[in-house]
Amino acid sequence: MTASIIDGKAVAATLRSQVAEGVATFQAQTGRAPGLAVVLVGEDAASSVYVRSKGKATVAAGMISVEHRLPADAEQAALMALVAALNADPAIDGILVQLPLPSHMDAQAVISAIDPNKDVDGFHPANAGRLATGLPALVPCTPLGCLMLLRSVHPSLSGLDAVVVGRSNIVGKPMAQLLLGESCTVTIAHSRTRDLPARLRAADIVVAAVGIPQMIQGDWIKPGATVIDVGINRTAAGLVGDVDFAGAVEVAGAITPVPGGVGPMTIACLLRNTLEAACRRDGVAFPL
Ligand SMILES: Nc1nc(=O)c2c([nH]1)NC[C@@H]1CN(c3ccc(C(=O)N[C@@H](CCC(=O)O)C(=O)O)cc3)C=[N+]21
Ligand SMILES: [Mg+2]
Repeated sequence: MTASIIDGKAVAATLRSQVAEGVATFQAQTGRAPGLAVVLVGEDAASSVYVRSKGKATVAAGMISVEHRLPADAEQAALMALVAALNADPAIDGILVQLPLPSHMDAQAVISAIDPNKDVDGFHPANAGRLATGLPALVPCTPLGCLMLLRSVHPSLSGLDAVVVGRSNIVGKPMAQLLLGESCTVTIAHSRTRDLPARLRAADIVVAAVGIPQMIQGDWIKPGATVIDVGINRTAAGLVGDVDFAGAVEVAGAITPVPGGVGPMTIACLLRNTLEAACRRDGVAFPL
C-alpha cells in the first residue's frame, strides 16, 4: 500500500481564503480590520523567516500586521512592557511572542502576561484550561491545523486509537485534548515511554511532535494508519520531519509531507485565530 499524501498547502490555502472572506465581513460590520502583532526577540535566522511569512499571510488575508523586534539581550521588563502596551492597544486583536525566547527570559511569565483574549497562540494557562475543560478557547495553531488535516481524511474520528508522540504544552498536550474532544482513545507517548514501536503499531492515528529527525520508522506504523508529522528539522539533507517519510509512506493510509504538511496549516490557523479573537472582542459572529 502507498499512502495518499495529505496536501497541507492546499488545505491551508482554502482556510486562508475563508479567513479573507471572514475578514471582509468583519470589516463591513465593524469598520476596521483585525490586527496581529508578532514580537521577535533576537535575530535567529529561522525565526525571522517564519515571522516574515506570517506577516505576508496576515496582509494577504486583509488584516493589519505589526512586527516588533527587540535585541537578543533585551531585558525581560522591556518585553513585559511591550506586551502590556499591545494588551491595551485597541487596534491589536492577536499577540504572538515568537518562541523560544533567549534563555535569560522567563517564557512562562511572558505568556501569562498576554491578555488571554488576544492569545492567538493559545498558550496562556487560561486558554489551556479552557481547552481541557471543553470551554470555548483560543486553540494552539499547530494542533488545530493537525486536527483539520485529520478531519480531511476522517470525517469522524470517534473511537479511533490515537498516539501523540511528544508532551509539550505547545503541541503534544493540546493535540491530545483536541483528539479526546473528537472521542479518540488517546495515548501521549514521550521520551520515557517503553516500547514506542508496539504502541504505534496499534494506532489508527499517529501525531509525531518529538523534534527528532526521522525518528519514527515505517515499520512502526500500522498498515493504513494516518500519520501527521509536526517535525520541522533542518538537517544536512534538508528539511525533514520526525517521521521517516520514505518508510512510512509505504505503510500508512495517509501521511503529511514535510515541508507542505502541518507548517502551512499553522500559519493559516494563526490567521483564523486572529479573526476569531477580533470577532469575540467586537461582539460579531465568527464565521468559521
Ligand atoms: N509563539 C510561537 N508560535 C508559533 O507558532 C511558532 C513559534 N512561536 N516559534 C517557531 C515555531 C515554528 N513555526 C512554524 C510555522 C510555520 C512553518 C511553515 O510554514 N513551514 C513550511 C515551510 C518550511 C520551510 O521551508 O522553512 C512547511 O512546513 O511547509 C514552520 C514553522 C511556528 N512557530
Ligand atoms: Mg518529549
